[in-house]
Amino acid sequence: MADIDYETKYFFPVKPIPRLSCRDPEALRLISSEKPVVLTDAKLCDSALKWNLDYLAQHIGPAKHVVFASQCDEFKYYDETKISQYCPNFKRPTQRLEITFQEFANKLTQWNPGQEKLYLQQGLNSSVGTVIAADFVSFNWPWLNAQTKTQGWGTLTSNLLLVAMAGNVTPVHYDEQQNLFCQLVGHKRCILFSPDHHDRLYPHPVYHPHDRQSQADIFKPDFDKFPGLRQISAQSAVLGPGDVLYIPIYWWHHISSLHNHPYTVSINFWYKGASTDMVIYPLLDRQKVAIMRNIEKMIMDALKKPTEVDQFFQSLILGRYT
Ligand SMILES: CC[C@@H](CC(=O)C(=O)O)C(=O)O
Ligand SMILES: [Zn+2]
Repeated sequence: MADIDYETKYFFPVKPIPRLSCRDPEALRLISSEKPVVLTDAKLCDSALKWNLDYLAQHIGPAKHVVFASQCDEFKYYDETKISQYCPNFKRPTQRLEITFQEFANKLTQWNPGQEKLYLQQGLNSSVGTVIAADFVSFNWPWLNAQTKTQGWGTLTSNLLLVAMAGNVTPVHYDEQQNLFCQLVGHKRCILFSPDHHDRLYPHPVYHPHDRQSQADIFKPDFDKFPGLRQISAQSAVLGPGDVLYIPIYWWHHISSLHNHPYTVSINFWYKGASTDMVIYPLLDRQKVAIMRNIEKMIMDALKKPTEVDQFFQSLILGRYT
């Protein structure tokens, strides 16, 4: 599978994300400098390469799983807890369901065009069956623990099991965690943008349910509303079974499931960033994003009204810092 799927036309420059062996010093250098890399031989989750729909339905257990339903291919994340406080009229772009894996698998196998798309996104927890637990224990933890220790990352906060229908899209967003993203079944195209794209990808305000999500659509660009889109540039990779993509903390990413398989299965490893973040100048781009987020939170706590934020910052900056 090509590094980037050339049949997709991008209006912005795209370079391939390097595909390297996990033993290649260059791969470790990229991870240490918080740059994306695809590790082709980490064998991180080889015991899960057999996690197809039937196997998971048979072994994952009777617990309910979080499944999002969408009237289109897009599954834009929203924070439910931020709706009531500031956005009571927020229109949820997807519906959140809680169904068993078997119910989800049945819906997938009986799906017809025109029906809503589904995306299972469930943190792995102790409710999984013993067979799945045994596969999980067989992950390459020695390599993973050595790697995360070397990088000084914090604790493993969660493993998200992702089962997407072909064509599903997770629009551009960033996360505040380090991420080792393992592709198990099918192929996913991942498009990544560096953290310095904050003023070119226009994240929703921090108080908004779509916090951390881009307001812009990189496949239907509105250059009038978001002129900074003209300056974006990306790195991209198509991940196949066994590939592990390092998505550095605060790096924007757009992820879609390709049509060469009816569904895709992935599992991610989200880690807290390094706690001992020395403040060395010049500040890292991700540090500037973290500072901007803290300032937004402080201002919203103080002003309480989103509509007053614009005027507040104009008064602070116009004619004084501009
Ligand atoms: C959350 C879904 C997304 C993965 C992702 O954004 C992440 O692991 O951070 C995807 O694969 O569609
Ligand atoms: Zn993400």
